[in-house]
Amino acid sequence: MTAFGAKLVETRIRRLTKEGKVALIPYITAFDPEKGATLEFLRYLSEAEPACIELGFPFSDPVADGPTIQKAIVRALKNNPTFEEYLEMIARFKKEFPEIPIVCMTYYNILYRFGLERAVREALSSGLDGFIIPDLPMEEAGPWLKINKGKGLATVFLSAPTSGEERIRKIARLSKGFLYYVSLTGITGARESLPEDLTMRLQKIRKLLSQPLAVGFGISKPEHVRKLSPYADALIIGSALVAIIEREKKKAGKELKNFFLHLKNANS
Ligand SMILES: O=P(O)(O)OC[C@@H](O)[C@@H](O)c1c[nH]c2ccccc12
Repeated sequence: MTAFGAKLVETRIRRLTKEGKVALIPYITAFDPEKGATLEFLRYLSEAEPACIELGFPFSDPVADGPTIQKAIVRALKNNPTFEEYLEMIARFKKEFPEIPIVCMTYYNILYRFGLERAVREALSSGLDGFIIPDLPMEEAGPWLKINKGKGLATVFLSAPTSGEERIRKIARLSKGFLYYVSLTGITGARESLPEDLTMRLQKIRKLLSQPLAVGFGISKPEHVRKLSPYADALIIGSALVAIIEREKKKAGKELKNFFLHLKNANS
């Protein structure tokens, strides 16, 4: 059987880094601005060789999201998307791009209502590679991890500048695929500059991990990519891409790809 899930995510990130490429993870919100647009956006992004794709399923109370993604969620929710439709789209995407890992970012409530076991079962049959659940702290993740045990899906946990070393070690034991390090205290959104001490923090954290270290929040410019890529295995870009969808609407595909490549080529 070909690799999938946490394994696929990890090996692809490692391979890109080894080839001297910047491993970037694009984030977009599914069904924004309309249901039919997302699959095409995913195709364009896939042409730019992403390390993995993070596809958000919209939730009405996105506590970790800043204005750009909040607006995307509002646009997406107007289309009344269901999680079934989301997984159907994943299945279509994976038929075309089995080598590109795709993880779902959504809030716990969505999965809880859908049914945790059912979510894992149907995720596996759709070809989805894993989940990022930002409002599920590791202390409360017991039931979720139990259902996921031995299934192979990526279970990505977040760690923040406020997490101490002991906590990071614990998160590192549970996080599969990569560990998501949040660059700053705050919400998602493109930033002019990133915290001064970020590279130093990344150096310390990386030593504690065996899985790849991915960094997100605020990354939106080639200079950010240049500065951070020596210190992380992957960089996550959300709001800067979502802003393109806000501007270009359903025609955003080409522009998404070009901007992604512009960031990816920051090092060369
Ligand atoms: O938008 P930014 O600042 O580029 O950050 C990535 C982020 O969008 C993506 O990973 C994400 C979107 N919504 C989230 C909620 C919590 C954690 C992470 C996310």
